[in-house]
Amino acid sequence: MARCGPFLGRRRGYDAVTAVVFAFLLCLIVPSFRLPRLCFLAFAEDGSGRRDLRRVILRDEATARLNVLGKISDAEDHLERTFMSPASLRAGNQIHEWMEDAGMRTWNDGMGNVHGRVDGRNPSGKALLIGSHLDTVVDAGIFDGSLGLISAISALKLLNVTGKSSGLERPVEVIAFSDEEGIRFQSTFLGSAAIAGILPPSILNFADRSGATVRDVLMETVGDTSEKNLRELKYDPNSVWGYVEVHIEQGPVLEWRGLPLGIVSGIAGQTRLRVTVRGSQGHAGTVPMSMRQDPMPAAAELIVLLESLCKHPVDFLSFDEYCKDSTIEVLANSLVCTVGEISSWPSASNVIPGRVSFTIDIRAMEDKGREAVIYELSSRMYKTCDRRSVICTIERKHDANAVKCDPELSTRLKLAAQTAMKEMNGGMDQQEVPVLMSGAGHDAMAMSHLTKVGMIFVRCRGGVSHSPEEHVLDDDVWAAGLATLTFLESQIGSPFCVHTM
Ligand SMILES: NC(=O)N[C@H](N)C(=O)O
Repeated sequence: MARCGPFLGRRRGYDAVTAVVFAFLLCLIVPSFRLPRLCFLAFAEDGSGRRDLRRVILRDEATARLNVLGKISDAEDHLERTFMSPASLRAGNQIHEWMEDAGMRTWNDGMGNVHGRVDGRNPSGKALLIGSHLDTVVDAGIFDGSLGLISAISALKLLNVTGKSSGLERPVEVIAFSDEEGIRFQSTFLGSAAIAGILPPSILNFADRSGATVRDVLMETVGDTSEKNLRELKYDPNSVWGYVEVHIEQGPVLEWRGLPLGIVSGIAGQTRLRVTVRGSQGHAGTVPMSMRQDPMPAAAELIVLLESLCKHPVDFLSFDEYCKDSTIEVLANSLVCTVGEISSWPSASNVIPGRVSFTIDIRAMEDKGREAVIYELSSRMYKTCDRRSVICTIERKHDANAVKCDPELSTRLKLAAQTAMKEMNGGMDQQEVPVLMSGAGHDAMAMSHLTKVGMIFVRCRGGVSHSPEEHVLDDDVWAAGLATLTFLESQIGSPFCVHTM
């Protein structure tokens, strides 16, 4: 076993107390910022009494950090961090601190993204970007987004403390994106789309429920809301090598297969619509049923129509030249539609509402098929609204086409996942790493407009996500960190510091 420093790696022959006292004294007398931390980590004990830096950083510290981040919330009784909210800014500061602790150069950009970079041996080379998101849904779990950030920071920290990060062939940059869920402004990927250069300037005028626009929020937080600022956030594609994201699966396949990691082949395209149904507001006790123009049952009928269409697209769609290369099977296998938010005005039990509005989220692996569904749905919805004498408007709030992950990058990630799983399995070979399609959207979708993308999925309990019940085993957090580390180690050219812990 070769070591980068005198106190890294396993040392036998000391009892724990002697070792810690010795390390503590050394840390006091060596005037280096980094050495005390190394000393502490090098002497951390694992359950079997052996010192194992990988376990300490990639598992124990990573899970502790996920819990810390999971407590940074705008609400007292649940986890909620939306784009540039006070809790999001606090979470960004925390990520900043951990990036610095991992030896990264850090900065924030004009869209609230937090960056940490390690230059490696070739600071002007094309950078490997690794990212995920800082924001959460309302009443979120603690792993969605955060796991990818913590895995990347932990893996880079390990490379740093073992003296390997300066051997990286290319710069590695971790980016904590400010908005992937799109909760506050109903338009997802504000952070990653800005970096990919696909964020339209019109986004600055989008308003949240309080009426505050993206422009207002940026003015208050970063102080520059010019379109020029927005344009300058875009990365030059020639400065980027590729983008990698680690994320919880948010589905049940890995758990069902009994494996901690999987590779993503592609991400379903998605569209978000807002439907508003306007009727005639009135008294619940006095307007006869035959004389009502009630938007609530109209909305209910539209929602049931959506469900029927998405459950049985074959019964509704005929494939013409517009989507001639679509197959109904591909569409039917991946099509999912959701109404997640509904509101009425004035929302009182004794008032026939004047207005009902609801969101529709439509996803499919097949973009033309998704368009065909939206077209068919819209025309049937308008007919239903006419029949019921209510006025309907359908707005498109967000679109992202399906994305295919890069085959070569995916092969490398698969190898890294396989190696990590083998290590977790005591060196025994595991089953093949599963390859999955993602029904959930990811920052990788926006980043695919800039560079090649690849993703690793991590098993979560019951496949549950977007819920406080979301859970990832500590050992699976470790597997995620190990896979990231292994992938990064494959980016180290000639042996710089061979280290076998
Ligand atoms: N990973 C996710 O949950 N991403 C998205 N916000 C989504 O799929 O809606």
